Amino acid sequence: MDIVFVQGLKVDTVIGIYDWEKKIRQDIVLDIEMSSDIAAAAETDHIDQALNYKNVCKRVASFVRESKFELVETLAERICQIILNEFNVHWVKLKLNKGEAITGAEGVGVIIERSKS
Ligand SMILES: Nc1nc2c(c(=O)[nH]1)N=C([C@H](O)[C@@H](O)CO)CN2
Repeated sequence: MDIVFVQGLKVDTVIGIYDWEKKIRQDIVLDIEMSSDIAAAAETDHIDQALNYKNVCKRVASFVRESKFELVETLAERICQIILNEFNVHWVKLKLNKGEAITGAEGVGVIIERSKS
């Protein structure tokens, strides 16, 4: 299986379980792996045959910026559903890092994998 990936996509959003978090914007960082057969793109050398990671980044960043959730779990799940529903991707792995939300931790968040059913 071939993979097209995005690493370190930083987007600001409203996320958190506490009242003070609902009044501020915080950065999250996304690492995304997506299944994609790259054979046709490599053969033709044409972007129309490829999973365009720029389009994925634009769509995901736009959604995240507009969203307001309490849990990182909810946001991660919704991002994966968008990728599976709107792009030619059958499997996606997403790491959502809320960064330094917890004092003393370098990062916190979730890693999930989802497939088209
Ligand atoms: N499993 C989770 N645990 C926690 C979350 C979360 O989204 N999922 N969120 C928080 C707080 O919002 C924290 O990030 C800020 O103090 C705590 N635990």
